[in-house]
Amino acid sequence: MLQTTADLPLALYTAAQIRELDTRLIAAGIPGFELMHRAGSTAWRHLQKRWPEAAQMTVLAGRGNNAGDGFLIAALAWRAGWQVRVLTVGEPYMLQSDAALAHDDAASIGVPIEPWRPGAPLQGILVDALLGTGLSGDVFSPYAEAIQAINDSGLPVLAVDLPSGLCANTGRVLGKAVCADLTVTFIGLKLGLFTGEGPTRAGELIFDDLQADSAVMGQIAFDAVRLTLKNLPLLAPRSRTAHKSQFGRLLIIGGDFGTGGAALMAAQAGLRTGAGMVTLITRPEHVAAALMRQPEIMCMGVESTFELDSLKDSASVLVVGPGLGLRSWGRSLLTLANQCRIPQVWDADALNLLANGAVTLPPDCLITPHPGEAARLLGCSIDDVQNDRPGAVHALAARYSCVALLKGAGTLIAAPDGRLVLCDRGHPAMASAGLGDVLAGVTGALLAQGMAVFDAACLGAWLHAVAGEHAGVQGRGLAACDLIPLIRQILEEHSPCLR
Ligand SMILES: NC(=O)C1=CN([C@@H]2O[C@H](COP(=O)(O)OP(=O)(O)OC[C@H]3O[C@@H](n4cnc5c(N)ncnc54)[C@H](O)[C@@H]3O)[C@@H](O)[C@H]2O)[C@@H](O)CC1
Ligand SMILES: Nc1ncnc2c1ncn2[C@@H]1O[C@H](COP(=O)(O)OP(=O)(O)O)[C@@H](O)[C@H]1O
Ligand SMILES: [K+]
Repeated sequence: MLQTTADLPLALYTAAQIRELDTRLIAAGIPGFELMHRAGSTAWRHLQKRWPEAAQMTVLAGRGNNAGDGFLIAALAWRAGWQVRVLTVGEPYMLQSDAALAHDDAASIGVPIEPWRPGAPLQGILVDALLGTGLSGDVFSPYAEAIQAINDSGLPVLAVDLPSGLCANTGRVLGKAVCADLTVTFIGLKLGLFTGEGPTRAGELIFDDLQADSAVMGQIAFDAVRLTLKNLPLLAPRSRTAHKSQFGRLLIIGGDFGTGGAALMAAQAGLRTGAGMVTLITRPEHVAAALMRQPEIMCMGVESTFELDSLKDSASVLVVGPGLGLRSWGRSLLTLANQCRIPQVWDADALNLLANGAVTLPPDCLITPHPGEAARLLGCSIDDVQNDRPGAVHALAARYSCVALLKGAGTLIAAPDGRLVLCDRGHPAMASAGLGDVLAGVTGALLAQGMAVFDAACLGAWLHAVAGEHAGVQGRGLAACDLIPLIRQILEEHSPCLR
């Protein structure tokens, strides 16, 4: 079952911001050791809740404050009568300040503490207290081997603050990272738990602010914001005298030979998300099928851009790219789009042509690349994009002076002014062809109804992902069109047409 994250806070921090928060909280009067006790107690409480039958635990402790949390969890479990063992990775004499105090607390009540050795037996619930926000660079030996041993054990794993080896900023696996069943994270949410490999490595995510003072929290900038019902941009209700020309003329351009469905799905999604009028410009071969499927869409088959000049002038928003192809037909249509000075969504092959340098992007655009398209646009590899999705989406927004929406689990939306929003909704059943075309049509329709580009990207991503969760309940085999009626229903639920 997918976890719901509705109750989690909105702000997402980097490791450096969390360290700054720790420092300020301590300066404001909460001793670091007290914070560590709160962290240990909350992790222990959630561990018992998740595994109520368990009575045995092995703590793998590193040598920073993350290990300190681990020693305190071990002490709590020992006092509760559990069979407990702490295995230290790195030398315990290197422990400092609060972590050293925590070690001494556990040792003083008799908790067995011994060095981890390759092949050391692991038993019961594993508590991963190796590395937290202090990790820098790829995990080195013997931590890498200890992480591998945790992952190979097949035992249940609770990660303290972060799965060890996961980059708190990007969700990148730094060489090796723990695969946890439950992560209890403290003080502030780390962006890396929600993007890249974060959602896979963290398992169920629990957050505890350790009663941090909200005034102190307010002093620290955060890196990104999670999109939830609390901050979701919405459409205004319509007046009773509404008429279609108030809700935009959405023009969809795409559908070369063999990919006519992509443009049609974008057009259908645009219609069902409330655009006043939708026109589809596609290959003549696709017109009959489009009209059969959705007669409300004005469908024009064109061989060349020659006859389109007047049409482009009457459109208020343009979506270009779904199924556009890379041939001369698509290139000439994209050149036409490039000359329009209206808000535009560029997707799919429009982005591949943009990456080729065949065209430039007009102002006021939203681009919606998946990681492959993003890599082409940035001239890097897909791994580079996925290893630092926040960096990639910021780079796209800056390089193309546009709003950039980077698709894939943990969709990110960035603006050239540095804003960064994360949509953590969605479902793995959405990993199927055509879903992106639907998203392009949805965002186009929101723009057509007057939303600002950044807001349309946020609401579009959210509606699409939540619809994906609903459809995903039925499992694999999700067809992109399944999402369209759900998107309409979810939009109405949160943004009713009539007040
Ligand atoms: N007062 C505080 O600062 C609090 C900290 N807390 C815990 O403390 C953690 C942060 O503690 P620290 O800043 O001590 O950092 P960590 O405990 O994450 O780790 C730092 C240690 O890891 C080692 N290390 C760094 N990069 C490595 C690599 N690539 N491979 C192997 N070892 C590496 C370093 O030698 C350093 O000793 C948080 O994640 C959280 O669990 C909580 O107890 C709450 C309060
Ligand atoms: N595992 C997942 N979790 C959440 N969303 C996903 C997941 N896989 C795919 N998606 C979403 O599905 C859509 C797929 O779009 P895209 O890759 O462009 O497909 P296509 O090009 O075939 O239309 C994107 O919005 C993406 O964010
Ligand atoms: K950890």
